[in-house]
Amino acid sequence: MPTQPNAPQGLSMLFADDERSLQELMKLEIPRMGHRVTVCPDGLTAAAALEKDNFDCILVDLDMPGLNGIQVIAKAKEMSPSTEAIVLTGKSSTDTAIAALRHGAFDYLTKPCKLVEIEALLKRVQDKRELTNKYYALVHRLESIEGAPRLIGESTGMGQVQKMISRVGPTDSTVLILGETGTGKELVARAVHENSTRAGKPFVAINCGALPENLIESELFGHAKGAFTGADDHRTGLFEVASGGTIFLDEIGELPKSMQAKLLRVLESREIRRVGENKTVMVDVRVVCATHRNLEDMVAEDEFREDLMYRINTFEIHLPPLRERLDDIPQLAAHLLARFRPQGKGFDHQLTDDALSALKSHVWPGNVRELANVIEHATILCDSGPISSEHLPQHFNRRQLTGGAKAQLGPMTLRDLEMEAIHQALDRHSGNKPKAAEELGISLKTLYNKLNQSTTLEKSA
Ligand SMILES: Nc1ncnc2c1ncn2[C@@H]1O[C@H](COP(=O)(O)OP(=O)(O)OP(=O)(O)O)[C@@H](O)[C@H]1O
Repeated sequence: MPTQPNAPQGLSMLFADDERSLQELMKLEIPRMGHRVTVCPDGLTAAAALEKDNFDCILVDLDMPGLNGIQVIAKAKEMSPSTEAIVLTGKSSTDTAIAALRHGAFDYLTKPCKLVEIEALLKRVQDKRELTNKYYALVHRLESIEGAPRLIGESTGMGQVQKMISRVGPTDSTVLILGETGTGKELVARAVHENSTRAGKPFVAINCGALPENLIESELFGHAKGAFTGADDHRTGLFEVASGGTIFLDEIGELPKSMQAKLLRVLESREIRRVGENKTVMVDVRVVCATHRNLEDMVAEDEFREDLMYRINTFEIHLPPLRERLDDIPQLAAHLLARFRPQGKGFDHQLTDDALSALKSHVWPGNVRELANVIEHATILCDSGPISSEHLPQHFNRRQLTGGAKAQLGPMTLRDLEMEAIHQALDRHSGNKPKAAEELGISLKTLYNKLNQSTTLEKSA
């Protein structure tokens, strides 16, 4: 039968067992299951095969002459940590099988076992490998879109921010990042995580302002099947997903009052309760929050709980707006140019002096996010050579100009007008996105989408 284009690839397997009949059976059956197999009669032969070849998965008997199964697993993990191991064991040695799991085995099977059990287990190994591969592909893709998460800037303001990150990163303190929209709060949160002992564990970001009130609780804490209409299945909450790592609660000021009380309880007890369940679950998660709002003002207006504010603001990092660190623009622009530089074109985008001075004279209500959009736009328009001010978006140029000069520009696109309206609304509300969205008559989610929307769309439209 021809291979399906999306059919999972078979595993490269090593089977080691001193039972002759099993060796013969596996030589025949594992290829029938769609995998390649090297069969070994004992632990020493298995170890020699591991030295020679790479295997996706090993299936080993625990009791073998020479090296036992646990020693073979240790050898396999030493040669290639991503190799999965399954152990075969007699009924009497379940304890040893559990020991094998502690040594990093994927699972174990008790002899005599059925071929369908082996097949099902190999399918699980295959699924896990595919998911892991997809995960790495997504990380790679995200990095090629967003660039590696690197915090750029050598201005005094950013130097101070870097210093704070290196101080607070290694502690387990809750951190509150303050700054206008697009100043890089999420990048700072990531940097705090990367500077901590939790760096190898998940970093999970959630925007508290972008979720409807009735979904936030189940998103954060999970829910049981049938907990509410539409909860067709059990769902693990983001606090549990972030286990051992960091959860980043962006736009914490937008968290509804009812959820503020629940979050406070979680921060104090380190326990969560899934929606629709009575029992609590311990969570080991570091919490980093961010907001562009003034939480003290919100407390004074009874919009934010004072006790929660004191719980999350143990350590504050203030991110300066881009207009207060214009010296960072050349470095930021170079970083963002590298992000958007079309692959394979082989020319070096640079900015002319007039483009740089236009960038430096802008007020940047959307901060670095707006700069990223401007640079992306310019890389689309500029086929070769340096980027000059004529490659900057019209709505951007327009805001530099006086009314008289504006009239000389050509007609604006709908997208230009839309971005102009969005930036003006954000200006009027000091960067407060929920208020700007309300004024514009669009949902907060739509506002976020429009802010993040790639200017590529605009060009290709
Ligand atoms: N110092 C920086 N160095 C490099 N890139 C940056 C920097 N600051 C921001 N960016 C880029 O700008 C964009 C917006 O950053 P980010 O999402 O971290 O901002 P934010 O403050 O969290 O925004 P919001 O408040 O709207 O959620 C991202 O593409 C990010 O990579």
